[in-house]
Amino acid sequence: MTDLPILALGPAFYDEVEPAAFPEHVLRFRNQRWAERVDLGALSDEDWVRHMGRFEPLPGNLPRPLALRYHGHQFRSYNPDLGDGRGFLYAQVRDRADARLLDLGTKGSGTTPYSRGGDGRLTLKGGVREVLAAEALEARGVYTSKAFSLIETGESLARHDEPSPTRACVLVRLSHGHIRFGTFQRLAYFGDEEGTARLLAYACTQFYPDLSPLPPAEQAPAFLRAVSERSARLAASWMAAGFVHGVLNTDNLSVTAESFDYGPWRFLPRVDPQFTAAYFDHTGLYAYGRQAEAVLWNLSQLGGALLPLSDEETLTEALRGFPDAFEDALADAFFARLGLKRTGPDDTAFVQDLLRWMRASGVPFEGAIFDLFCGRESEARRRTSPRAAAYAEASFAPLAARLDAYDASRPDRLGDPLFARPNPVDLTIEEVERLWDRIDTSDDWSAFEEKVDDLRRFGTVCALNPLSAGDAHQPFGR
Ligand SMILES: Nc1ncnc2c1ncn2[C@@H]1O[C@H](COP(=O)(O)OP(=O)(O)OP(=O)(O)O)[C@@H](O)[C@H]1O
Repeated sequence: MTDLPILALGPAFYDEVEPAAFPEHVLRFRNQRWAERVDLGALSDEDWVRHMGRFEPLPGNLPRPLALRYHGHQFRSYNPDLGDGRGFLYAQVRDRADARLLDLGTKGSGTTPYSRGGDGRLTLKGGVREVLAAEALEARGVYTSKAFSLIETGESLARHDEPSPTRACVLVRLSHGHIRFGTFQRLAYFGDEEGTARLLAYACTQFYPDLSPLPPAEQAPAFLRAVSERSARLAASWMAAGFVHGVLNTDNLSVTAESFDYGPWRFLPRVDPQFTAAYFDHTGLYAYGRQAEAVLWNLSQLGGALLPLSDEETLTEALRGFPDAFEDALADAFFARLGLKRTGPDDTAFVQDLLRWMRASGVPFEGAIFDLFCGRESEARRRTSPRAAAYAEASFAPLAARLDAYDASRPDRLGDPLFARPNPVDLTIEEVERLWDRIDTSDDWSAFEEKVDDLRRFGTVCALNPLSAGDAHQPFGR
């Protein structure tokens, strides 16, 4: 058991905690596809609830849950009072496809030393929203954590941002690690050089094994460069998914550059760089068009936390490639979503022009991606689309010519009945509210379940998600 990687990292990184005892456990969502990938697919529903709701240890896994310690910049202000305040690391498992070390972490599982007076709970609406966001992002090819389990707990909660009292749940999330940028920041805050070196060794061994053999002085900048490259791809994939995360604080960014923590997220209705998701983001710091900038700012904080192991110039240099990596990843991500083959450096300009046109025309974001899928192969669909007027505008003609010059990467996909529908599989805020309303007012989960199925179907047809594309690390690999 002590060979579980997190235990080998040592007790200075976490606190052992007790899960809450809930009055009820009603299983609402079980992610069977990913359960199979981590060898938990054979659990009966009863055993599932014992583990994912009562948190009885998984055989041979963590004997007690661990609340992980971290700090973070929230809206650019440093907060040393963070840490898992309503969650913990429950277990570490392996992806049977590629042996990645994955964490089962919770949200809403009770108070911890980091709860700061909070109740340690998650509202059911918050849990439902996290499931929907993770499923939609996975379907659109974003490297994301998975919502693994959602269990309603029979409690009622008071919240200032939801009608109260409201129903409660406990969520289990499957993540490629829970080492946040803020996990490193906390060590820097305490001047813990030995701890920083230890955490870096853990992160390299588990997530960047190619960097493990490097001497420490070279490892820190190489790690920062690698995190930066992957984070550039993540930011680009959010853009191509039309996703606004909403709260890009350093405690919400992982060193594996896996997207996670779905609170006030939204999918864009239309391209608008200033579109914000969180009602409390008064300055638009985390607006759609500022997400790459936010990620880079956070990377520079991660760099600052690595200073004890390197020097400022070298670490700054490690981040210099971010803007180019982001531009290139943006082209990869949009071309993948559009089902087109990239040809060269002009691809980036094409994506920028496409975004400019989408903004000016006001065409719905997901509708346009759907209508333009596979470029010229979709010309007839474009003409009969509910959004056909946008493509008939003169301003679209020069873009259409460039679009139609690209070859389709997956034209066979157009034969799927999904592409005979007039509208895409979208997830607007209005729809999320409608799905929640059915659950809230009549405990009717059918629309939510149908939506999850539809999102998965879309993901499989477009072949952008790891389960259908077969490569979890490079969802936009060329
Ligand atoms: N109801 C609550 N009770 C206790 N702590 C809370 C509660 N809500 C949020 N927190 C804590 O506030 C901080 C910021 O919250 P945030 O919503 O970003 O994290 P989270 O969604 O709870 O967890 P994660 O980042 O793992 O998704 C975290 O330290 C979190 O644990």
